[in-house]
Amino acid sequence: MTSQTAILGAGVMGEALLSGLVRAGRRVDRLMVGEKRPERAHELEERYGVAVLDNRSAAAKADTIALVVKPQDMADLLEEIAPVLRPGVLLVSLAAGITTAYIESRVPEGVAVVRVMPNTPALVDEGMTAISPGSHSSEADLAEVETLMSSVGKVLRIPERQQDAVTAISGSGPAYIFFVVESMIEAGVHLGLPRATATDLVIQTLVGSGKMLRETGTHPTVLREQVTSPGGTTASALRELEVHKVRAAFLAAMEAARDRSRALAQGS
Ligand SMILES: NC(=O)C1=CN([C@@H]2O[C@H](COP(=O)(O)OP(=O)(O)OC[C@H]3O[C@@H](n4cnc5c(N)ncnc54)[C@H](O)[C@@H]3O)[C@@H](O)[C@H]2O)C=CC1
Ligand SMILES: O=C(O)[C@@H]1CCC=N1
Repeated sequence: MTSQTAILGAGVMGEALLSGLVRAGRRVDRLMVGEKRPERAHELEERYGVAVLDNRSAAAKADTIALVVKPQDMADLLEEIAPVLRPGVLLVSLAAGITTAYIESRVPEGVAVVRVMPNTPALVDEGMTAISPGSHSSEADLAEVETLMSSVGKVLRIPERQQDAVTAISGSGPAYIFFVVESMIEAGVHLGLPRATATDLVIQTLVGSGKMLRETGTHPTVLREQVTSPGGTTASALRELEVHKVRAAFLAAMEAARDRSRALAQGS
C-alpha cells in the first residue's frame, strides 16, 4: 500500500492504530500524526520516528485520515480540516457515538466516511473492530478500512444502526473483562492467597477460557456446564452470582453504554 495515512488524535486508541500499522510493516514515511498535546506528539515522534504535523497539513497530504479524538472534540477537528479535504479522500472515524451523517454534514461533498469501532486489545493485535459505510463510501473504501484495521485484529462489517450496541459490547468490553479480573483477584486475596498468586491464577484462567471459546467453537453455556459438577463448588458460586443479579447487572451496564453512545452523537 503506497497511500498516505494520517492519524489525528494520538491518545490510547490513536497509538494502538499507529503501533499496529508499524508492526504490520507500514512504512513510517507513509504515516503522519496530528496531536494537540506537544509532549505527547514528541513522545510519538521519539517512539516511532513518525512525522507529527499540524492537523491541516496532515489532512491535506493524506489519502486516508483516521479521526481518533474524543467524540466531544470531533466538531472542532472537522471544522479545522474541512477546508483542506479533497474529494476522494477517506475519513475513518473511530469515535464512539459519532454517526457518518454527522461527519458528512461537516465536510465537503465527495469525501467518503467510514465509521469504525475498535477496542484496546488492538494494542496486542487481538482487536475487535466493527466497520460501517457512510452514504458516499464505496466497496474500495470499506476494503481499505478492513486492511487498515485488520493490522490490529479481527474486522467485521455491520450496518451503522448496530454501532451503538457494538460500542457497548466490544468497544467498552475490555473494561468489563478487566473489572471481572480485578474482582476475582481481590476475592483470591480475601480467601488468603498471596496477591501475585491470585493474579497468576486469574490471568491464566482468563486466557485459557478465551482460547477454549475461540478454538473449540463450543457454546459458552456448554463450557460452563462442563465446569459445574453436580452439588460441587462451581454450582455454589454460580448460585451466588444469580442471587446478586450479576447477569441482570451486565445487561443494565451494556444498555447504559449503548445509551451513552447514542447521547454522544447529540454532543452531550
Ligand atoms: N479507548 C478505547 O478503548 C476506545 C476509544 N475509542 C474512541 O477513540 C477516540 C479516542 O479515544 P482515546 O484514545 O481513548 O482518547 P484519548 O484522550 O486517549 O486520546 C485522544 C487524543 O486526541 C488528542 N486531541 C484532542 N483534540 C485534538 C485535535 N483537535 N487535534 C489533534 N489531537 C487532538 C488529545 O490530545 C488526545 O491525545 C474516542 O472517540 C473514543 O470514543 C473507540 C474504541 C475504544
Ligand atoms: O469509553 C468510551 O467512551 C470509549 C468508547 C469505547 C471504549 N472506550
